[in-house]
Amino acid sequence: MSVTTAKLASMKAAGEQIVMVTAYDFPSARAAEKAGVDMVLVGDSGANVVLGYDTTAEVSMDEMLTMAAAARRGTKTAFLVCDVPFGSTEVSDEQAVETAVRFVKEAGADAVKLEGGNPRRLSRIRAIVDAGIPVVAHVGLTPQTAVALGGMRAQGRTAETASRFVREMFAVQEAGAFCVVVEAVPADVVQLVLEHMQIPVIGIGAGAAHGQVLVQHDLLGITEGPMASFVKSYARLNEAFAEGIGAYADEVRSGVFPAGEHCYKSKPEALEAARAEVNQLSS
Ligand SMILES: Nc1nc(=O)c2c([nH]1)NC[C@@H]1CN(c3ccc(C(=O)N[C@@H](CCC(=O)O)C(=O)O)cc3)CN21
Ligand SMILES: CC(C)C(=O)C(=O)O
Ligand SMILES: [Mg+2]
Repeated sequence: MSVTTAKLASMKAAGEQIVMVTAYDFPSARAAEKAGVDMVLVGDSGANVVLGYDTTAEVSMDEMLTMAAAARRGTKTAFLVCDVPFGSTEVSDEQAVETAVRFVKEAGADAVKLEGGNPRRLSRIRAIVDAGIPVVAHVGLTPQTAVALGGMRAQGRTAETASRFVREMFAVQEAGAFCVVVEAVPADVVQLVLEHMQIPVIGIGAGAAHGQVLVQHDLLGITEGPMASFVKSYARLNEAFAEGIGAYADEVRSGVFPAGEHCYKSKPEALEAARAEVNQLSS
């Protein structure tokens, strides 16, 4: 049975935690599906962890659509949410609807996720919801516009940003988002609004909420370098990758690989014909 917005709402009502993880290609989506997560997010964090860009703002529409379509092929039952890339919804409500429609038609998305909760962003949420596409809102730290927030910094630690966070939480719900992701906000500030939310709140660096999301490559230990303090790693795949490739390199260099079982066998007449050809050409 596929996960639906109704199922997610009923999980919230029943107090069951909603589990979300990112995926960016076929194998990472398959892994998420096999693990039985409820929601898969094709995050624009793929810009960083898969494509190697410095910021999420750099990823293109085509790159996001390619990652999203691959993730869809890898997950049939989880609810698939796609981040819309920076620049693809900023111009107008019409542009935002066109972008959301492309994720549904070309990638098979179940919903799109939009960063921000200022009045202009609320208009975009309303327009997409009016077009019949479910929207996940994203408030708190919004990496696409982190420059305007003063960098990759937690939000809601000052009176001004805490008030803005609360206003935006109520506003995105009112605008029609069926779910909201909260990133990098102090847990006690999040707790204050949690009981007033009719829609599921998914946290990342936001303490306990109705569910959690993490970047798959962070939790599996694939991401290199410093990570946000809210990340917990459950595996060290980076080491496993390097060990596996290192063992292969050692065996190639020592002649252990390829062994007999990795080689094709010829028929006697094929070997004979090849030998005759070699004799003729080398004489
Ligand atoms: N791999 C990956 N995982 C993520 O979770 C992630 C990305 N990429 N890319 C986009 C954003 C960036 N993320 C971040 C980064 C830093 C903080 C953070 O806690 N910053 C410090 C300040 C650090 C500074 O000033 O340099 C803070 O205390 O606010 C939070 C979220 C989360 N997102
Ligand atoms: C961290 C989550 C919420 C996200 O937006 C992403 O992975 O791009
Ligand atoms: Mg994102």
